[in-house]
Amino acid sequence: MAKKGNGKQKRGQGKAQSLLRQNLKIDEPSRIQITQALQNFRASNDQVYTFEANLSKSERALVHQLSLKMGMKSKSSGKSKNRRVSVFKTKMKVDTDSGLDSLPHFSFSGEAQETLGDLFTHYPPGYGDSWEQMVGYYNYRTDKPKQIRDDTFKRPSISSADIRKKFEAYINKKNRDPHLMKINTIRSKLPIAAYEDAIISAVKSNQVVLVCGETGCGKTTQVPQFILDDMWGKGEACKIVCTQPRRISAISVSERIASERGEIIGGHIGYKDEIHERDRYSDFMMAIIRDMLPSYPHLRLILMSATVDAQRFSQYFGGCPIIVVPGFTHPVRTFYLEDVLSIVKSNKDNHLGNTKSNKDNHLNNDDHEFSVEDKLCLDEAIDLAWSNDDWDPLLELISSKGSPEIFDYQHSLTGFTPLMVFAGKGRVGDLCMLLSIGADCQLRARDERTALDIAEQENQLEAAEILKNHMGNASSNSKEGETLLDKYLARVNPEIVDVVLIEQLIRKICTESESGGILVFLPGWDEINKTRDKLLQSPFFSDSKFSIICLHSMIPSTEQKKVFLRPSPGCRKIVLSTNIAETAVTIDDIVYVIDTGRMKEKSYDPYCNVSTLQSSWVSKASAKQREGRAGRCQPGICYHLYSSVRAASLPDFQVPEIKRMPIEELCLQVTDIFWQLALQYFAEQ
Ligand SMILES: Nc1ncnc2c1ncn2[C@@H]1O[C@H](COP(=O)(O)OP(=O)(O)OP(=O)(O)O)[C@@H](O)[C@H]1O
Repeated sequence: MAKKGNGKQKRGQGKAQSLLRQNLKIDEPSRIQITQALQNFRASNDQVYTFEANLSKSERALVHQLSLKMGMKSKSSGKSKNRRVSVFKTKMKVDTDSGLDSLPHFSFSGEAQETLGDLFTHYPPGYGDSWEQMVGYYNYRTDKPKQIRDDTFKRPSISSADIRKKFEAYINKKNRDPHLMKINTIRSKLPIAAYEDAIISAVKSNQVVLVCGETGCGKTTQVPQFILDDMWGKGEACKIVCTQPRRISAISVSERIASERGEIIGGHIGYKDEIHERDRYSDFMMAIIRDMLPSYPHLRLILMSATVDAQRFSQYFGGCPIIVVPGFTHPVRTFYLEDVLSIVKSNKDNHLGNTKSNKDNHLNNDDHEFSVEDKLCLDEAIDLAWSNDDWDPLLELISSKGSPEIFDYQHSLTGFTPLMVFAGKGRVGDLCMLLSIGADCQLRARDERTALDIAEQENQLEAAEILKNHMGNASSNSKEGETLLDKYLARVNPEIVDVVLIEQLIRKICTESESGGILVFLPGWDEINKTRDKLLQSPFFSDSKFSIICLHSMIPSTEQKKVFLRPSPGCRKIVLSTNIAETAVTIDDIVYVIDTGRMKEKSYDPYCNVSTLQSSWVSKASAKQREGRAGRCQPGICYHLYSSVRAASLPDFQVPEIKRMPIEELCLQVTDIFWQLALQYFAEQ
């Protein structure tokens, strides 16, 4: 219910609403700079921040707009060239004496009411299909106290002889069943396969082990199996409990592991659903487990992540060993907003084939006239560098004949260029030298890999970063892209998801390619609905050739699982998802990923005194995860719907939820858990 306000208040609210809706013509770098200045000010202890007098009228308007969103006040003062805008932190006063009426009330906008109505009609609020599986739910009105007997951490009571029998049966099946034999070949090629012994021996001699595995290395699906095989091989029983941040990943990972072992869910492998996303709980749980470890010497804790601050975590757990595993994804080509605008604008079917590809076996140097001798000489120099680390012949050729034909020469057999060799070997200095004289980083070897793919696969992280930046800069420097971007940003607020552009891009992908699933990352249910409606309104998408699937944590598991089904031949899968499809989820037919760069983030607004769920920019780590979803099972393409300038300004990691939220809320929830345990204790007496 909205609080009744007087006329002045209403006018103020109206003004604020129209300010928030205003579309401001500001270039991307200035928008990013102003946003960052305000975020830094907000995080500081300062009470007032005054911008320089060089801001334009639109930029000052942006300061007002953002300040309002962030719960701060802003005011401009001074005339013409001396006009400056200042921002002030304000704390809302809560008058506790005057009762409930004085508390802030809020009302839903018409649009939000419609969205909620739609959501609750499709998926009525409740606890979904996981409710019955909850352990220890106690309804104090109707139930007798149920016993919260959770044997999760108990060792299974099974004899050594039975375990050996099970293991033998598994090994036999693994060596004979064609499905398992095929899957085992795939498993053995995952980067983590080479680390099996190292992981097992680290777990044997340490209570806590940290596995820092890059995305796609196989940590989620393989490490539990390494441990199980080791224990069963010794005839020992064990129970392995894996936590996942999302219901969908818990279910799909356990199903994948079961399938890799030729089993079905409910035997040796299973899952137990929780209802809420558990980020800050897992942080809290880690604190508790650390204290528990000395009392339970048989307990092992294995922390696995692609993105943690390894040294810090290791330190927290008394210097536990860290095992670093390189990742694997098939090559993923990336485009940013400026490229997407050109792609969508173009009438030609060109973007899926516009990078140089060697599918027709055509090498860059086939267009130049090289003598047989020259070719032999260049091939040998590349071979010597790649296989023997003998760099002199190649460097000499480049410096003596520093022309594009030489530095973009492709080896007759492999198609490797000097740039690829420097990238794959991590010769950062030589790599930069070649880039600075104009070497082409888009060229592809015979196996379709670019210099960047090679650097990534050889784990040359610095070289890969340099190439990525260079490619990002090169594409953003393209004149057409820049002009289109400027025009676009003059009429579209980049923080609002542009469903028109998404529809145009999906249509373009579907016109230019015949198959391949499309996964779109959107911040929330509202944007998922809007995108679905936009697609369905278009005659292009209104036939049975498209299967549009929405993925959101509120959707029941049975619905979520449809995302993994292959569509019938001739039908294209389009998945509209929040970031729940970002980690530990493999949708094996996804080839195209569209990343809006936006996500919903729960945080606490100390100035308004409320917890908020806001749409914000993702971190670089998330953007990389999203990109990786396109290359899980085959090469793919990722379209980021934000500029490459914006991409470079994203924070490396998201701030952990436990740091964003007030600790009081967590304390209350923990107290609630203890209260339930106390109830159980007394019920058992
Ligand atoms: N359901 C599946 N269908 C097909 N392939 C799968 C499936 N699950 C996993 N894979 C394959 O196994 C590889 C490793 O998956 P896994 O989830 O173990 O990696 P990870 O290191 O945990 O990655 P991430 O950190 O990105 O979640 C995937 O890249 C994919 O090739």
